[in-house]
Amino acid sequence: MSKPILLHLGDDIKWNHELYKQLQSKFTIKRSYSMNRADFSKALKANQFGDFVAMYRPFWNTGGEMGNWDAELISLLPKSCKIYASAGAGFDWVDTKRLAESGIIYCNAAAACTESVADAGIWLILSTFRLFSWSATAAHSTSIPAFQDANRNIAAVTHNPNNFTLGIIGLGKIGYRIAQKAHDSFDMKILYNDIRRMPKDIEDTISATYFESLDAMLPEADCVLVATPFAGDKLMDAPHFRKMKKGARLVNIARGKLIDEPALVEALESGQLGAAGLDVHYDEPKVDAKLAGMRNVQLLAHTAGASIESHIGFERLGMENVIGFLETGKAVTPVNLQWIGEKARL
Ligand SMILES: O=CC(=O)O
Repeated sequence: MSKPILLHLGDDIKWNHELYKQLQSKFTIKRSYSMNRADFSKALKANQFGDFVAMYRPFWNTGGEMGNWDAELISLLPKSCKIYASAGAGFDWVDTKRLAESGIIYCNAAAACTESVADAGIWLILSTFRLFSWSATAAHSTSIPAFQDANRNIAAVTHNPNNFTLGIIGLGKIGYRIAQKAHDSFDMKILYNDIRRMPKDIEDTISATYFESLDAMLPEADCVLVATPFAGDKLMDAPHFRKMKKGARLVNIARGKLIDEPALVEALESGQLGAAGLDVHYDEPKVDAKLAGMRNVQLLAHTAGASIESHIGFERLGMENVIGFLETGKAVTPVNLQWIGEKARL
């Protein structure tokens, strides 16, 4: 019997060569490398890759050049396609419901970058309490007055995070790992808001308090961390910032579009918020110039998940997803099974 076809999107495997050999033994692998939308659509229409069963994208920076996976693109996939396993945690660029309606499971790889994103989350949280952004900018400027200004004045306005309260929006894998690190290393008190409450034994490991309502949690937190997927709507805007404690901090390691940036600028300018730490931005790769100019705002260039360990893990988890699905009918980290029903059968 001939092997099923797998379409490998983007770059070559860089780390997990043994596992890739296994993949090659189980699938006939076709490559698209980095095709733009027009070329990729043309190739799909011409059935250039054959009737593939699986798509695999091992690296977050390549293989996505065709743009958003919307209804138009998904409609071009062959009927044989049953699973798409991609690098990356967020899946705001792919219509996972529409994939499910075509019987295609989508698997993300958040589990592979949890540690990296959690470390970056901690860095941003610390920075909002200690204003490392101010100190770092002053030192990098090589200006003696800027150095002296930071050196003399930062102590009067910064705090150790110990015993302050961290309010987490979204206690998934990444939110939970940040909570663990903040609780275990910095004695922070953990609050969280999510659509689902965690079992009590999990809550107990981080002494977490659950809030069914975001509005009820906001006035209780000294720092609010956004760690929830983007589902099409803004989550934090002016009325939310007004509900937060005066001088509280905001950290976002999820998606830029979850936050109303002009409203955030206003809240920081008025002092309603004391500091912010953002890995992600509303209109990437553009960064809001006002935020960039604020010394109480720590910015990153959407690199929270970017480490060699994440890359290794993304490659592996994607292959485990497609091999697991081929061999047992079950993927490891599917995110759209709620819509897929009985269609996801090889
Ligand atoms: O933001 C990064 C990712 O989605 O992996």
